[in-house]
Amino acid sequence: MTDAAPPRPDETYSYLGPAGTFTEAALKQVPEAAGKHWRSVNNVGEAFADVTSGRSIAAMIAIENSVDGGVSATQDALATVPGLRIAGEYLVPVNFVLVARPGTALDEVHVVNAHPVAYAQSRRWLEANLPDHGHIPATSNVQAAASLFESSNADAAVAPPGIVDHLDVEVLAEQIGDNPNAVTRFVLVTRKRAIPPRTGADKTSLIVELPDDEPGSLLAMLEQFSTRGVNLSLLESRPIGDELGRYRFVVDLDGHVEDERVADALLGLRRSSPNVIFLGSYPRADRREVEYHSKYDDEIFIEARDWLRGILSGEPEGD
Ligand SMILES: O=C(O)C(=O)C[C@]1(C(=O)O)C=C[C@@H](O)C=C1
Repeated sequence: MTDAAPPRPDETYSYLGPAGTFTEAALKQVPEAAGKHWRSVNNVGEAFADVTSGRSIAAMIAIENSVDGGVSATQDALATVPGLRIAGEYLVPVNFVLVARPGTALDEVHVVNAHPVAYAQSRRWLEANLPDHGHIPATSNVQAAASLFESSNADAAVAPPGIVDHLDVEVLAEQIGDNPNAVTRFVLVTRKRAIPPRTGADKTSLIVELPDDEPGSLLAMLEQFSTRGVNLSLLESRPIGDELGRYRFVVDLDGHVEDERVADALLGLRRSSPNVIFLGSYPRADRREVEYHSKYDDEIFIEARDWLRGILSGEPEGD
């Protein structure tokens, strides 16, 4: 008898597991990942390491949620790990249930296991219904529930509603998330350099640092976008970490790097910022067409460049 061949790295996708997490639900939205090997990892760092070491072709990673904001571990890794690209974004509606080992009553719950991001999204319900509970952090929503059957001191766990298909748990409360319409945004991170072709409904992600101690440098950065009619859908600051008061900005903008107005804004940023990291241009999850004023159409930029080229080559003006 021979052992089965190990999964090929170019057919392996990493995700925060085990099976049943919201991250797995996001990966199910990727047609190319269907039928491939899905490697369950324990944290965001392990997912990134899989991609950088070539163990996986891509990793699905949570980057932002509508209740608790940006996932800082993801934003910081994208800013500091070289050579990464975002190949696509995926939205997953998230809501949570409180589960326990069968036979547990709600008033017997004193310690709750939860992924920190899920905990932050269920805080209001937990504080109202279990005011003196303690919290043990878990590596994922599914692992929070799985720990109830391992050597955990927790009495209950915050988990996705689908957990009942994976584990023999009892649901003590449903819809415990602070916002019933909460959504988590995931990104598929790869090492591949090829940028997905533009679709007209695209997003571009960047990390931008500002020059030190230059008054108005944040405004100057924003002007690079506003003077080209480029709309931002996300702007968050994260500490660079080397000393107090130094920040980098995580930027998502509407458009593709092949759009003239976006490319022109990137050139302006590159000239004025000490460090710009291009994380990728990719189709928007909602496929909503990007709207902008016609004065920022590609042709307007191309005409202006041709005009300048004409001047430089000595062509008479007006031709
Ligand atoms: O994928 C999961 O189920 C997770 O446990 C991770 C995660 C996250 O990192 O944001 C995913 C979605 C929810 O917002 C809460 C937790």
